[in-house]
Amino acid sequence: MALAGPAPIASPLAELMPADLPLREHVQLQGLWHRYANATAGDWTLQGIDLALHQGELVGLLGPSGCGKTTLLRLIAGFERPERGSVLIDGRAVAGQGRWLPPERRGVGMVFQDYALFPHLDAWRNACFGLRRGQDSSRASWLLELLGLNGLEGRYPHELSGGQRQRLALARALAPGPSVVLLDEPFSNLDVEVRLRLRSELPAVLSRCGASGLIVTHDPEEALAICDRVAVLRDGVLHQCASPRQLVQHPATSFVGRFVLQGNLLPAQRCGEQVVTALGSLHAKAGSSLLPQGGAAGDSEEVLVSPEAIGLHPDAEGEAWVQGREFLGREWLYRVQLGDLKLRLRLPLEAEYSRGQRCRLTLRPGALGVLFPSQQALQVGPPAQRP
Ligand SMILES: Nc1ncnc2c1ncn2[C@@H]1O[C@H](COP(=O)(O)OP(=O)(O)OP(=O)(O)O)[C@@H](O)[C@H]1O
Repeated sequence: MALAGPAPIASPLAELMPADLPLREHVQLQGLWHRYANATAGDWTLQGIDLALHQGELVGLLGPSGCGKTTLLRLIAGFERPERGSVLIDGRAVAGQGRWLPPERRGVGMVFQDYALFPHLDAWRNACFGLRRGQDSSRASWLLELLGLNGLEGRYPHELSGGQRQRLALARALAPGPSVVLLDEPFSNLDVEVRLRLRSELPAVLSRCGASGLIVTHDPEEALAICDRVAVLRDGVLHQCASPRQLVQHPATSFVGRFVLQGNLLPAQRCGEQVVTALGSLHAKAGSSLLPQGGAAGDSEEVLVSPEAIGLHPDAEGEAWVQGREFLGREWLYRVQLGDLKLRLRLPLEAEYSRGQRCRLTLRPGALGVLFPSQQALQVGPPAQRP
């Protein structure tokens, strides 16, 4: 039976807003700079972040450990103050532009990795915890039902499984009707099956609630699988924020290509209309010409190719060697070393090579690549004709 949602709850910020303001962007981050008190002068944790979350969308925040993901959530929630720039929620500044709203007045829900439930409150009282005095609790019971927790209202957190606890944490975050929910690695304490199920349910739950979500993860596969858009951070700098498809097809920087797509970066040199790498040559796609070299003069160029684009040929005289492999179920993921280059190759199950195997590597005919810094799309040409 389809669950009918309760009437939408006005954001706590609604009274501050002009009535005719369209709620198209729930959160806007404008030129956010932040550094912690113990940081040295030029040591910024976040550097000029511009980002918007549209109503009902789930945006992933992806980046290596220490790049500033949690800090960004803390700035939106109001646990940290930005040094420069502003945070707008539902069109109104809550930090910056001479304004400051404390966390409890921002109308933001939070879900943490460790659930952060109150151990002395049962599931029902945990779910209702964030409701304002006199606020209708029917939304909390609707959420418990939506999240499959009906019948468990009287249980305490220690009487729930990890997956049930995280569902309860989500219900608690959504019960007051926030316009945005911040989720900090919410699935990382869960086993694989529960994690996959919960993460696939999250976009639908948020959209049923009309809330937008910003979810921190350092798993590129997770971000690409469930998010409408993914923001990629490195060292406090936003490299790209785009749809998963856009990220995969048009990575803005070589870092995005390497980190998000797990691609290989090959040093490259131009030779006429060819881009030459240690594994073979590529040319501009669709017969077009190579663009002039992008970036600052003298910048070296690199070609990004996927782990599927490289072929491995056993050869006792070869310069490359197999460092290790992982069984992925339907294929192998090989780690291969060629000089200073550490490469990742995805090969079919028939391709069984042991550690230490000497080999030659080639780019597969027709494989695609991206040239950085110009971001030009490239393709591996047909193999050279033998005389
Ligand atoms: N309270 C704090 N005081 C000082 N420095 C901090 C504080 N919190 C975080 N940092 C530093 O700020 C940087 C960014 O930390 P943050 O927790 O935002 O990274 P993250 O991307 O969420 O990392 P992870 O994926 O490991 O959780 C790190 O160098 C961290 O050491």
